[in-house]
Amino acid sequence: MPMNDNSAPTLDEQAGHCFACGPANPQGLHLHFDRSEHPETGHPTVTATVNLTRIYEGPPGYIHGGIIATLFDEAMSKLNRPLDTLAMTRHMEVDYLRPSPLYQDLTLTATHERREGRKLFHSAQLHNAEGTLLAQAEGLFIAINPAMIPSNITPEKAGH
Ligand SMILES: CCCCCCCCCCCCCCCC(=O)SCCNC(=O)CCNC(=O)[C@H](O)C(C)(C)COP(=O)(O)OP(=O)(O)OC[C@H]1O[C@@H](n2cnc3c(N)ncnc32)[C@H](O)[C@@H]1OP(=O)(O)O
Repeated sequence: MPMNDNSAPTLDEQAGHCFACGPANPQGLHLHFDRSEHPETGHPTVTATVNLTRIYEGPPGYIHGGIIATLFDEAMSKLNRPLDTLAMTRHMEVDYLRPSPLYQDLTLTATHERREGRKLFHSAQLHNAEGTLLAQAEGLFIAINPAMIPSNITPEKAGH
């Protein structure tokens, strides 16, 4: 594993196996997000294009609902860094409005809504290329102590 100057893994290196965004996870989704600011509120916003295959199928031809929840969880988690906060998902609600098709470019977005102390409230949406809203989510993330994140995960420690 590459190390920084102090020979301790960086947070990005620690997160390399994240199922949704980690480059080191061979079975992951490898999502890439572009970050910007909401034009009206100035709050951080992230966007990704997703195009999923049948590996992620639920109903025939459509993305599994659990994977859609994963997309939202990941997109909203990406708002925490621009807020200079290490946070974990505490609560998430998902509305599945229309089936979300496989093999099509879909647009995944998330925006920070508000902060109350340790509590970060975010929202997320999934649209098709025509701009139809397919699914949406609201998430509550709680700022955590960085010591909660182990720095030395190994297969042995992970039980494999
Ligand atoms: C991940 C970090 C590394 C990242 C670095 C690299 C980044 C690149 C990799 C990205 C990767 C990310 C991946 C995706 C993000 C996951 O998926 S994270 C994984 C899923 N989440 C978890 O496993 C978290 C498990 N839960 C916990 O560990 C603990 O519950 C927490 C989150 C640390 C919070 O515990 P706690 O401090 O005891 O907080 P708790 O009192 O339960 O609740 C806090 C507040 O929320 C309120 N609350 C709770 N539920 C609700 C609700 N439904 N509505 C309103 N308020 C509520 C409580 O009332 C409380 O309010 P206050 O009393 O403080 O006013």
